[in-house]
Amino acid sequence: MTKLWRGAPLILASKSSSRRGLLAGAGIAFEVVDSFIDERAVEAPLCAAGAGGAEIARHLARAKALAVSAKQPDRLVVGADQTLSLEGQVFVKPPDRAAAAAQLAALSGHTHELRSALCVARANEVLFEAAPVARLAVRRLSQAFIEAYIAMVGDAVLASVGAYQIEGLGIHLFEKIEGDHSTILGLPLLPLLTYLRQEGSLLR
Ligand SMILES: Nc1nc2c(ncn2[C@@H]2O[C@H](COP(=O)(O)OP(=O)(O)OP(=O)(O)O)[C@@H](O)[C@H]2O)c(=O)[nH]1
Repeated sequence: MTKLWRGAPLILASKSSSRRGLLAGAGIAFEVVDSFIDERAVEAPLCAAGAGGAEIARHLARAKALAVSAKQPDRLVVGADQTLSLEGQVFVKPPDRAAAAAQLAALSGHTHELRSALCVARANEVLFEAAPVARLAVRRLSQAFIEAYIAMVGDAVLASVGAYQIEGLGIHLFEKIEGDHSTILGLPLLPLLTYLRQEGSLLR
């Protein structure tokens, strides 16, 4: 067990390898328990009511954390969710490569917002929430670039809401990025670590 972490391992209510990598890199002792939340079903009424990306991300992060906390009430559980918004339109992960190409063409030449929400719960109670934003300016992408990019990245374009991994070939898409790296990857570490130090699980 690392010297920084005290107590029982944190439970990460996520199947995301990116989120696992962020916690591991930060030396946090954790276990993974998938929430099995049907994200589309949870967000459908919110979208119908005109909710924005921030509200949807917060709601889904809370639903994931509480779903796992209900099964492990004595453990600290963190859930997270990420949404992408472009001028009020909320995007979801592209279902196939053609949709990824269309999504990249829509993002081309514009600045979109990535909202990564996290929720910490214990005993089915919400203890802490944060939902920082990152703003990413996509340069004007040629159709030839989009086709070559998708051919090189392959099905990984389907694994994230923006059809890119910033730490990989995705970096070629941008001309300007504002926001914390971990927020872009989907789990805002700075507010989470601040809370865990206050809560006592992390050495101050
Ligand atoms: N490696 C990497 N992952 C990214 C990036 N941007 C977004 N992601 C991932 O894209 C996914 C966004 O989808 P979500 O619905 O929030 O999460 P998920 O992958 O379905 O996993 P759950 O937490 O189980 O819902 C997350 O796994 C993020 O970590 C990036 O630039 N790099």
